[in-house]
Amino acid sequence: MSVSVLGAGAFGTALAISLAGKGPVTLWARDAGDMAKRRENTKRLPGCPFPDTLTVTDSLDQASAAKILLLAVPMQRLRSVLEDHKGALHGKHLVACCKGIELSSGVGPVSVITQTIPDATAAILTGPSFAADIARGLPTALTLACGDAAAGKYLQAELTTANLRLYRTTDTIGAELGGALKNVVAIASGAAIGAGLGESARAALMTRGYAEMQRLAAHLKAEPTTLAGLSGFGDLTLTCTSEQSRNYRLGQSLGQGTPFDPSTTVEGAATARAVDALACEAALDMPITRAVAGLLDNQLDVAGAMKLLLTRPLKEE
Ligand SMILES: NC(=O)C1=CN([C@@H]2O[C@H](COP(=O)(O)OP(=O)(O)OC[C@H]3O[C@@H](n4cnc5c(N)ncnc54)[C@H](O)[C@@H]3O)[C@@H](O)[C@H]2O)C=CC1
Ligand SMILES: O=C(CO)COP(=O)(O)O
Repeated sequence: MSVSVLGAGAFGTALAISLAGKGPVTLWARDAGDMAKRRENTKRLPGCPFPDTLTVTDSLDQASAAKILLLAVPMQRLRSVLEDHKGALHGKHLVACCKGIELSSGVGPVSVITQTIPDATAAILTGPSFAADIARGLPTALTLACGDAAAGKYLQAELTTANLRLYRTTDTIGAELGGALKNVVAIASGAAIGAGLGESARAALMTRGYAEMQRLAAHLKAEPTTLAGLSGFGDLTLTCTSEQSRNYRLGQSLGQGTPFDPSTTVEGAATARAVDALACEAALDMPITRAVAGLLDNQLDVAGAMKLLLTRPLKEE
C-alpha cells in the first residue's frame, strides 16, 4: 500500500493513524515539526499517539510519492492546495476527505479535483465519523465514491482498515451532497436545541432538512438512493444529534446568543451560503438552508427563522 494524507487537522491525522495500522503512511503538514517530535497532534487530536508506521513531513515531494493521496484540508482551501501543488499531483488517485460546497463556484470537492487536475482519478471519502472515534479505533463505516468503478474498488480495498469499513458507490455527486448538506441541517438543529425549542423541533428540522437535501440531489442528478446511505442519512443523524459536531455546536451558540471561536472549522457555514445561492438560482424550495444562511449573516434571529419556517403555505409531505 502507498498512501499519504495531505492536511494534518483532526480528520487527516485520524485517517493517517487508522491507515498506519495496515502499513506505512505519510502525513503532510505545513507545520510538521512539533508533531514529528512529539509523535502526536497535540493541537487538533490530543491523546492519540502516532504509530511507528506513520511519518510526518512538511515535504510535499515526499508525501506525493504515494499513489493514493487523501486530501484532508477544509473545503474552501481545497482548490488552492491543489493549484499550489499541481505539478506533484498529476495522475494520482486523489481522494477528497472534506465536506462542503465551494462558495466561489457552487461545486463540491470531486468537481474541484477534476477541474484542477483533470488527469487524476478523483474520489471522495465521506460519511458519519468523528476524527477522535477513528483515531481511537472505534468501529466506523464510510462511503467511498469514485466515478471510475474499477478505481473505486481498488480504493475501497486499500483504504478499508480493521475498524474502518468502506462501502463504495460511483455516485460522487450524491456522496458529496450528503456530506455537505447535512452540516447545514446540523447548524439548524443546534440552533433549535440551543434556543430551547425542543427535541420535536429538531426531529422536524432533520426530516424536512433531509427533504431539502433530496430536492437538491435530484436537481443535480444524483442517484436517489445515495442520500439514504452513510453519506446522507447516516451523517445527518450523527451530526444533528451530537455535541461532538462543530456544526451542531455553532448552531447551539447561535440559538443561545453566545460567542463561537471563529477559527474553528465549520464547513456548514460557507456551504449554507453556497447552497442558498444555488437554490435561488434554480428556484428550488430550501427554506431551512435559507434560514441558516439568514441566521449566519445576521439577517434573521432564531424567532425570525422559526416564523419563516412555520408561516409558509401548508403543503403535502
Ligand atoms: N473532524 C472530524 O471529525 C471530521 C472532519 N471531516 C472533514 O475534514 C475536513 C477537515 O476538517 P478537520 O480536519 O476536522 O479540520 P481542522 O480544523 O482540524 O484542520 C484543518 C487542517 O487543514 C490545514 N490547512 C488549512 N489550509 C491549508 C493549506 N492551504 N495547506 C495545508 N494545510 C492546510 C490546517 O493547518 C489544519 O491542520 C473538513 O471538510 C471536515 O468536514 C470529515 C469527517 C470528520
Ligand atoms: O463530519 C463530521 C461527522 O461525520 C464532523 O462533524 P463536524 O465537522 O460538525 O465536527
